[in-house]
Amino acid sequence: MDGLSIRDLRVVFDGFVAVGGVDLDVSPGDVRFLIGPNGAGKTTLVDAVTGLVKASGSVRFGERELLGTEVHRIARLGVGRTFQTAAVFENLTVLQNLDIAAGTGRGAWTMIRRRRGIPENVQEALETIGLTGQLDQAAGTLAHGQKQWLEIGMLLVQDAKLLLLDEPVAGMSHDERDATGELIGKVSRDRTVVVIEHDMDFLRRFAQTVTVLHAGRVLSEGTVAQVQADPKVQEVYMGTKEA
Ligand SMILES: Nc1ncnc2c1ncn2[C@@H]1O[C@H](COP(=O)(O)OP(=O)(O)OP(=O)(O)O)[C@@H](O)[C@H]1O
Repeated sequence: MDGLSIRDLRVVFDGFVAVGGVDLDVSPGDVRFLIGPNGAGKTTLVDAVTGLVKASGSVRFGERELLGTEVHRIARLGVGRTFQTAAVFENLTVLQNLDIAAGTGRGAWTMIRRRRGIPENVQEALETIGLTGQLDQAAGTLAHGQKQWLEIGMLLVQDAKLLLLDEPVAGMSHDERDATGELIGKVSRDRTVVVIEHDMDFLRRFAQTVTVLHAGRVLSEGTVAQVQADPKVQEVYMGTKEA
């Protein structure tokens, strides 16, 4: 298993410093929650790791330097992310979505014609995300939570070893949140996971470690208890519903 190691990461948009020199180490197999007020730079940091925005500094996953690497190569190195809105093919079934993710480069129709049973990695992903019973259902008709799980499943069949999940439980019901927390626990057994999340109750229950970003910099880091007890964190969150 590989870990993520970020050094002096900077992202500047037209002179505005969105990420201003972040050092961050996520050990292999960790479930690291990234929190911070709106505009703290959380999504921009993930964008930088996945190659979507230009950044300076260093981002290593295992031995590989990701900065300066093209987006599709970063994905091939085993780095996968989800977005705040699930990016699934709504008109295709759960199985077809997973097939497309697994067989990058092959057309959907070719795969459907060739299908003679479900590949092992797709079957495993279906079981992990709990959608075995929905495999022939159009993704667009899935419940909100199920769509997010399908998106995670698509990363699993791509063999992503670093998962970056952007607000995975936003808009979910209580039960869906629980199931998502369990899913994150399961996938982290042989993967490194970074979760951007505003939901403090979810964080308390499922985070192993936490990094707090504020104004593009690391404000605090540690276990949930350590971060919660940090006066700097309390100050930043004071008066907000997340406190
Ligand atoms: N493409 C862009 N061009 C200019 N400014 C940007 C761009 N993307 C983000 N920003 C700015 O960078 C800052 C950090 O944004 P970012 O989305 O990373 O914050 P965040 O911590 O993810 O916030 P939220 O919790 O609201 O999603 C914000 O002030 C935002 O307005």
